[in-house]
Amino acid sequence: MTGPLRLVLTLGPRTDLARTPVVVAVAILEQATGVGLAVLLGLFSEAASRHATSSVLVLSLCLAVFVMLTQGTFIAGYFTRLRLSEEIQHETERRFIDVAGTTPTLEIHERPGRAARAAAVRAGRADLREGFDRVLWLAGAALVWVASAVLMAAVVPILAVLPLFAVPVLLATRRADRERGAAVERAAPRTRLAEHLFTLAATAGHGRETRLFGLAGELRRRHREQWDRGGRDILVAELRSRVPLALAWVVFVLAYAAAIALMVRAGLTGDASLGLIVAAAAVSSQIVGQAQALLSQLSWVAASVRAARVFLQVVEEGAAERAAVVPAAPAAVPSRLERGITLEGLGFRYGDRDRPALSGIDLELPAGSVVALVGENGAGKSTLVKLLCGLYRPAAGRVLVDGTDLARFAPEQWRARVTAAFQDPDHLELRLGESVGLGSLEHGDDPERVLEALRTAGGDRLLDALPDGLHTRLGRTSWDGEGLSGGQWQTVANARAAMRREPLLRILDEPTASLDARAEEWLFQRYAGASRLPGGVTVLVTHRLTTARAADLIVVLDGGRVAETGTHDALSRSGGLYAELFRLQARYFV
Ligand SMILES: Nc1ncnc2c1ncn2[C@@H]1O[C@H](COP(=O)(O)OP(=O)(O)OP(=O)(O)O)[C@@H](O)[C@H]1O
Repeated sequence: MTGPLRLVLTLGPRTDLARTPVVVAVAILEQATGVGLAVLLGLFSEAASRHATSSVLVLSLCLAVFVMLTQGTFIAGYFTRLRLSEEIQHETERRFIDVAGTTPTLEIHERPGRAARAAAVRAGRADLREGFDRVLWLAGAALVWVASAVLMAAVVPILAVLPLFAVPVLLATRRADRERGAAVERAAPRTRLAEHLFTLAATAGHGRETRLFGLAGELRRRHREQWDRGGRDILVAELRSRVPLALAWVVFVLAYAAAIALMVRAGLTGDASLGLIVAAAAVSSQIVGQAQALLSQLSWVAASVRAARVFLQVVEEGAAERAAVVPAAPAAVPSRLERGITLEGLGFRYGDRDRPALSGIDLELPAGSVVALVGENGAGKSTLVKLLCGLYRPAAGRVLVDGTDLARFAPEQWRARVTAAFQDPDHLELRLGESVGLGSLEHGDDPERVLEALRTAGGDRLLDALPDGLHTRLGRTSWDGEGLSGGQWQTVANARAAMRREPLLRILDEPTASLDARAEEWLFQRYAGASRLPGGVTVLVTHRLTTARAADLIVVLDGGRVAETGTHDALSRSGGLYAELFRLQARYFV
């Protein structure tokens, strides 16, 4: 059995062994209703034609029990099925978090093929959740299919082949499904763009600009255009595959008509009993419905197996990345830096880009120093920061931590000694204390430590302004918490970064971009500038060159290369890019 099918089949028992048998019974009994009733109807006709009153009474009782069993199981099992599929969804989501949330690098989110597959898993969770149920219903439909064939063959043996006439219909439908799937995939860039346009036009986060610039009409027009173009391709594929499908149906209908004629003849010639003919005629009338059930279950199962295949691929890619990135015998991460971090010929290129984002980076970041990374938009500052965090694998060169290649550390162990406040920080919609405390899982429950981190990041005013202090719920997207301003969210993220007290590397990527002047001044005096890490390096990414001025070393990046390095005074004197950018900004302050 192939991996994806095995995954789908084992989802039920592995998730909840107790509920699985109930769900299996429901799927089989529900499908057997039609054939069971046809058999009972045949037996009834037989007994009635013989005027056997007691048989009719017994059959009536059987009928009542059968209906109670099938319908009752279905009704009673409905919530069990629902619960099992919810549990399967939770289980697969947990497994996906284990993969997507723990791969050593960010490639799963950023390398084009892998990112598309991870997105497909997120989008295909319903297919995975329903997979187990769908396989059971397919098995039930196939059983009914075989039972019908046996029943009809008992009247006229050749009628056993009637269900086979539905096979071309099956094949034509599968082909149509495949062609449609391919068309949907071809149209994916357009439908993704349409989805993005829809999100822009219809969600809260974008409401401001949509209204301010009067964009709704324009977004609707573009949304329509993208859907129409993508939809046309899908429609053409559908129409093309409908011709063989229609032919297959014509063949089936002709065979069905011939079967009915054969049954009538068997009745007239006395080759089969009345009960058998009634039962066979009753199931033959269900053949079309059974064929449709089989077809639709087959295509649903195919969708679930496809989703399982992508899921397993994502899991395998995660494992392969882990095997490639995590050393078998990792080097010990030092407890403090003596020399610092050295970059040697470091280069990096994003998967879908022609030009490298960074190349030939040689730098010394001394222990105990604050290093400011400056440069124009797209110069490569954030990329360099992510390489330092070990979130990307260098395409060339290496990062040395006190002389040891960063690649020789276990990524988790290195990152446990790194802290960062990123540009566009995550809005963790939790209670304030939790949102800050997650910066250090070991100390997250210690309110003193959380309060100190908040103080370090200049969060006193924020704390005073919130109704329940550390217990205040933050955010309005996931729950009815306090809405925070951009600067307040940034303060929470800065405090989260301050939870780790003695990191070897502290990244502050535009930590003051949304802060007011007082908060910015506080942050630099108290956090980044004055409190230099004795056994670590602070890397400060900033566009505000007045902020960079106090750094021990300023690194100017330009087009993915180091353009200049030095102190503020030395760089100002040299008259290079830094001096020019500083002059441009200083104009507004004098
Ligand atoms: N996820 C990505 N996929 C592809 N290219 C990217 C990605 N992120 C950044 N780039 C490209 O890499 C280059 C460096 O980007 P980076 O974000 O490192 O610049 P930056 O100096 O931090 O810019 P900014 O000051 O605007 O934040 C840019 O050309 C950018 O377009």
